Amino acid sequence: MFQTVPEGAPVLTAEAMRAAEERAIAEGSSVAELMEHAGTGVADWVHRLAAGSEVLILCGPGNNGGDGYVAARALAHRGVPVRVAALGEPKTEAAAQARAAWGEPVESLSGETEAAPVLVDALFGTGLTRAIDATLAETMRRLVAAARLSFAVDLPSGVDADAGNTFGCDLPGYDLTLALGALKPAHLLLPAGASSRTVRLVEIGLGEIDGPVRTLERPGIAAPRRDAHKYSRGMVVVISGPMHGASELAARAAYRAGAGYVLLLTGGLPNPPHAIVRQRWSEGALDDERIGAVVTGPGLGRDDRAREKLDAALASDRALVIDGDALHLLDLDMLKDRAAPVVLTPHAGEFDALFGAGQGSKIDRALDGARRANAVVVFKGADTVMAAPDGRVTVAPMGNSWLSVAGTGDVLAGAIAAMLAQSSVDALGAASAGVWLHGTAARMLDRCFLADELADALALAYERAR
Ligand SMILES: NC(=O)C1=CN([C@@H]2O[C@H](COP(=O)(O)OP(=O)(O)OC[C@H]3O[C@@H](n4cnc5c(N)ncnc54)[C@H](OP(=O)(O)O)[C@@H]3O)[C@@H](O)[C@H]2O)[C@@H](O)CC1
Ligand SMILES: Nc1ncnc2c1ncn2[C@@H]1O[C@H](COP(=O)(O)OP(=O)(O)O)[C@@H](O)[C@H]1O
Ligand SMILES: [K+]
Repeated sequence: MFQTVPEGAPVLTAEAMRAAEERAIAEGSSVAELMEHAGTGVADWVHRLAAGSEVLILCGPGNNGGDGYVAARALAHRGVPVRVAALGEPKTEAAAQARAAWGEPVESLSGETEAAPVLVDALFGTGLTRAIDATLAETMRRLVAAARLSFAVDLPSGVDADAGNTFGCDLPGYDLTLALGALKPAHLLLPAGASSRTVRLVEIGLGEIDGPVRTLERPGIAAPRRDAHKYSRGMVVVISGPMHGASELAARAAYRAGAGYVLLLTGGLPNPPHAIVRQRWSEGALDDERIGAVVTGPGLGRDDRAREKLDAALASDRALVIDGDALHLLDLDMLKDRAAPVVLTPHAGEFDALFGAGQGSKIDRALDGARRANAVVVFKGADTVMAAPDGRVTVAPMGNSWLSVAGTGDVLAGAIAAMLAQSSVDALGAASAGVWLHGTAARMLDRCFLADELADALALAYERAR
């Protein structure tokens, strides 16, 4: 199970959407005109996919409902059989106009509303600020489940557009969510994001949309240059600890993500693959000028020896990926004056331990963490969010759920280090490329796998990254 969303697309909060709407209006557009674009854009998708089946459109009281009335009119105009069921009268002028222009009967949405093979949910969008009524939620679930094909207009109804919460309500899963004008955080963040398996953008006439938060995109990494050698490909050092397997995974992943030389500082026995160069940890082990990036944390332990290794890594002037155990030993002040890039890769538990529980969406929290740490933060999970101290954020589409197995985080740390060591991109770019390779490798496997297999599959993902 994974998610498909537009790549490299801006992600806007409800407030930023309203600002974009106001700009468009100041430039001569109107809410009615934007709604016309939105509704006809929705109708285009429904018409294309509904193949003549009856369509039931659920319309709410706000402008999301207005979009629904416009879609109903556009579909009927094309000869598609349409029914509309509404939750009361429109409360906005634009929605009232859209309903009047529909001009056909409107059923009252209730527990008795008859299902149809195609369902369009235009109940609530970015304007929802509180939980929807439990009976209404039950009706929605019933109608979506009974439909062969279901669409959410702008957002699945019942979500907080910015935080991705569902106010405690269980949402149905939609076949297609049609984001109007721009993606919103709730399309991507759990739990709301889980109900939008595929998200497509519908242009509504807002003009150029920009912003610091974007979805992950193909990194565009190429095969080695003709004159490449092992050091120009990037040298990665992985610092091991008592749990050797974790650092072995990171080292293997670094090679499969394109590093030219991988050195594992380990006291473990020599293991295949023999390409991984093994040395014991020593003071000065990180002095080699050719080192492009250092990974520390996977299997490091949390004892004095682990602390000594972390201190040495922090004192070096090399780019760092800090994961796992090292995140528990890290003091954020240690990162304040560091010039070389740092990428922290916490899962939710490690994030809370490092930054505290905190307020706001996962995007807000990742950004706050990045600023406090003066480092790129990769806040992992099914909904991975990457943030840089300068305010840029990359949000990955919901990952393949087979990733929920031990060792996949170690693989990610190695992949990010390989990207950092190649040094053609900044730390956020390296983190994003690593997450892209990792997510793509999992999608390509799309079955139960071992983290070792995921590390090897990074090489297949690399092929697709050009
Ligand atoms: N931005 C743009 O450029 C464009 C945006 N467009 C569209 O507008 C949508 C946003 O529209 P919106 O602001 O009117 O809010 P919307 O999501 O319809 O819901 C608010 C309504 O629901 C009500 N309500 C709230 N909670 C409730 C509850 N729990 N249970 C019951 N009722 C509840 C609330 O009532 P109140 O809170 O006042 O009681 C209010 O009446 C956006 O998603 C997109 O589809 C396009 O048309 C054109 C361009
Ligand atoms: N349910 C899930 N769906 C998608 N990706 C997931 C899921 N659970 C975990 N992941 C991803 O798998 C990796 C797990 O990393 P982590 O928790 O550090 O595991 P470990 O420490 O065992 O290596 C992260 O990249 C995370 O984003
Ligand atoms: K909706």
